[in-house]
Amino acid sequence: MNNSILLKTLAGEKTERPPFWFMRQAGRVLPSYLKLKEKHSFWEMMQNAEMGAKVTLLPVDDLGVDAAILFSDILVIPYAMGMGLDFTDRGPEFDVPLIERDNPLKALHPDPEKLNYIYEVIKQVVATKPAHIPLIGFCGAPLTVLCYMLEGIGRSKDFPKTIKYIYQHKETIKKLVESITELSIIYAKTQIKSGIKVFQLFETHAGLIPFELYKELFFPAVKKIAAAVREENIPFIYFPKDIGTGITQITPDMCDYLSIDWQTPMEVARKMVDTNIGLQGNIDPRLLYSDKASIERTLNTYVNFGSKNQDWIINLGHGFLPDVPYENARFLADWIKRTDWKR
Ligand SMILES: O=C(O)CCc1c2[nH]c(c1CC(=O)O)Cc1[nH]c(c(CC(=O)O)c1CCC(=O)O)Cc1[nH]c(c(CC(=O)O)c1CCC(=O)O)Cc1[nH]c(c(CCC(=O)O)c1CC(=O)O)C2
Repeated sequence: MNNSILLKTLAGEKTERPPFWFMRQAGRVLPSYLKLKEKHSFWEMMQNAEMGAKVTLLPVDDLGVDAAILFSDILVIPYAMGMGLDFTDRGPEFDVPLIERDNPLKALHPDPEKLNYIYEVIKQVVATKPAHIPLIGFCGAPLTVLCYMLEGIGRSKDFPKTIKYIYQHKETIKKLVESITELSIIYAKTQIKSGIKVFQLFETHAGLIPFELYKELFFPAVKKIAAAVREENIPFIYFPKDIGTGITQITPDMCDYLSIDWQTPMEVARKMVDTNIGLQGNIDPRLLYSDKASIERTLNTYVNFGSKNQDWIINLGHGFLPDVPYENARFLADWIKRTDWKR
């Protein structure tokens, strides 16, 4: 029997309140996680099945979320494609960004086996999680993954060298996208075999280039990954952050649910997006820097939307930020549960 409020919503069933989970819900805000992080590196925690599963499930207890998301990262795909990756005190770093290579295509050696430890984490989560909590799997979408691979991590969020490279080497970009997509599909399918019940594709940097160029170069890859996931009867959530009015051109063959960033109000998004696609989003994570009364006033503006739209998953417009007070994250989660959604 399906007793998960998230899976019910995704299956089109009515629920008393919208389901919720948060991007970056395990890392960043939980005191229980920050304590573990004092002793163990991110790499250590995500590569150890017991510890990875424990961290994945922390927000279920500490925030009361309706789903867990795998504790891993989008950078595992570049790593499995042969890029040297290290998680240092300064954050993640690649040894040599692809742009510095003479032939980026030749520098890559995709090896799906290098992702095997992640499936052990998934199996351990499935073995230990509460029955009503589904596990969400994920990977980065091709443009976002490509930005980090070409230009490196933490240098610039605007990725100017990547954009220049896209304009100058379109054919190489197409081949790189194909290669990332191929491995992402193997990765997604094996996550499904290991026990995830929902999949989210993170296109965090969709807004970097004009929509028409994004559509030409990256929509085909998103469609392929979506089809591969949905073929296994797993709901597919697509998060193209900062895509703007591009949401009007997202078709039902691209996703079951579309995750909306904080820029577009939910009511406006609902009018713009194909009615066959459900919505997720879009609370500004920075709202949680505010005091509780102000937070609640803003949250109350979502009640009318939630009462009228059963096909809505509450989430943030992007992930939790590291310095958000835990008690405000908890306040948000509790508010969702105590609100009368008038459904
Ligand atoms: O932009 C950069 O410079 C790199 C950003 C960065 C990435 N992995 C990273 C970092 C460093 C950091 O988080 O401090 C490295 C990273 N990823 C993660 C952590 C855990 C932590 O914050 O302590 C960390 C920090 C590790 C460390 O201490 O070095 C975990 C992670 N990344 C991600 C997820 C999936 C999710 O968001 O729910 C999750 C698992 C869930 C969770 O932590 O609660 C996804 C992810 N990683 C990444 C991106 C791209 C863009 C972005 O972060 O804004 C995205 C997609 C997104 O959030 O939109 C890349």
